[in-house]
Amino acid sequence: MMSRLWQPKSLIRALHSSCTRHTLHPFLETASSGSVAHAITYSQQISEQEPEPFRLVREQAISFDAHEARKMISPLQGSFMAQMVRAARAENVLELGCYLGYSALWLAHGLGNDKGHVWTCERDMRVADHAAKHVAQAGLLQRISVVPEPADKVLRDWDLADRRLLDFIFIDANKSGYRGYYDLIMDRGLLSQGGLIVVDNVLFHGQVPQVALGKQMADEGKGLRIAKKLLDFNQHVAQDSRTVQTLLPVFDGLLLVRRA
Ligand SMILES: C[S@@+](CC[C@H](N)C(=O)[O-])C[C@H]1O[C@@H](n2cnc3c(N)ncnc32)[C@H](O)[C@@H]1O
Repeated sequence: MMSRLWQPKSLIRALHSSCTRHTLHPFLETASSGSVAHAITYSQQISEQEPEPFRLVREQAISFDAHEARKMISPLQGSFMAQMVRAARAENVLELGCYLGYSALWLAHGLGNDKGHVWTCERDMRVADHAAKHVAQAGLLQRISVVPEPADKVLRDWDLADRRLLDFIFIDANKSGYRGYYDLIMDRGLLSQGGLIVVDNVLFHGQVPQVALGKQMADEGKGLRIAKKLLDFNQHVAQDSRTVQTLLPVFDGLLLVRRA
């Protein structure tokens, strides 16, 4: 299982410390790490299973670069993302941050049988090239377009007349760009009425709430800079009256944002 599913107990405790009611299942508060791992495995077993072509792509991504493959969403998060696309009845879906295409497969999985399309952008041309091959291999060429361009360019160039409004946007590119991407989406009016933005990694390994509390971080380098950017981003969204948001302390922190 990918490390994104792992939630350190210190994070779980931090999430509960100021709550009068539990936000996660109370069992997770006191469970041993083995029990938590088992709960995650069990959740994975009960959830929708990863389609075989997706599993092959995930395994190829791990063989391609095992370290970088940790960037990908897990199969459990994939199933969750597909559910979100279905629940939003999304037709036009945009992903910022494709990597090798794994999450795009799950987003497309959530589309209706005969309608809808996923555009997924990746600034690294070599990686985008591999992603396009994975999409073809999974038989989803008709449903997914890999756009080998930076996210801000894609948002600036998004042609509303041509491609219509976006019903679902998954933000999973460089964390320092999140605020700019969000502003472009909202200022350009790219999101459909009732459309949903899902933003990944907004707790950033639990570091964002720690920084919010003014805690000293072990990692004072790049990690802290990213956590501060995400702290600023989360606050920015929370103060924007154009949207309503929920931050879910699942996976690496998922922010769900809807047009108000
Ligand atoms: C976390 S990974 C995406 C993982 C993918 N969503 C998945 O779960 O399978 C982030 C990707 O965004 C790409 N990226 C970073 N900055 C970007 C930008 N400004 N525009 C487009 N892609 C970017 C990186 O090259 C990397 O491949």
